[in-house]
Amino acid sequence: MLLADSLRGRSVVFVTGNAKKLEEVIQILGDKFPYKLVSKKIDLPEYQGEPDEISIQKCKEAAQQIDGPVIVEDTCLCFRALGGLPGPYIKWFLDKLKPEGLYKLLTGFEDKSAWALCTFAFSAGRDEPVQLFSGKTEGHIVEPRGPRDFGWDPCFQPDGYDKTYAELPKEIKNSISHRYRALAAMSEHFSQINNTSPQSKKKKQDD
Ligand SMILES: O=P(O)(O)OP(=O)(O)OP(=O)(O)OC[C@H]1O[C@@H](n2cnc3c(O)ncnc32)[C@H](O)[C@@H]1O
Ligand SMILES: [Mg+2]
Repeated sequence: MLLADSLRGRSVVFVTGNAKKLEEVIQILGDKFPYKLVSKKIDLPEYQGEPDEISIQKCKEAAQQIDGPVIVEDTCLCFRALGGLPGPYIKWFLDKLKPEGLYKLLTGFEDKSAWALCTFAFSAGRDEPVQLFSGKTEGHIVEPRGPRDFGWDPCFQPDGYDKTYAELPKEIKNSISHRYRALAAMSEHFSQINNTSPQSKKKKQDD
């Protein structure tokens, strides 16, 4: 059975414990995503390892709990001078150090460059394979500026801009962000599946 068929007429549950993530996903996707996205607030475990492995584990756990089609997302903030750390552990670093401390972590390093990496993971249900879609935005870690309403946004300045993610208007962040890029890859994948499914082929022939 084609994936698109298995999903047709069904909802996909976006499992996240982070309200700001959900807000951005809804703003970015608009009506671009071919399936109905519903959200479920569950704090999934914070796994360790490489980003892809973490997203796969997270997605499998979500599919177990929901017992149906699910999407999860995991975000890393990677400092080049630190070999990519904190990476997937940014949540704990941010919690303890706040954006000021993240900036100070790089005091001894000339290289303040960093990248934000977002990985979406989809599974059609329990024991189904997991598909990954990732997006990356390059930038620099700067002294925090701007509103404090979302994570490390005040200390990440994307390349090509003189404002931090926090200072940029939401529409701008959502048009260049790690999350935007990952969602674009995911939406494109599902639109392609949809456009090549037997029903839509038939629809095109009928047109
Ligand atoms: O339930 P989940 O979806 O896992 O939500 P979470 O808040 O635990 O998120 P992650 O495990 O992906 O950890 C990423 C950390 O980075 C923060 N974060 C994620 N996306 C961000 C963004 O676009 N801008 C700033 N901070 C972000 C987030 O608040 C976490 O502290
Ligand atoms: Mg998490």
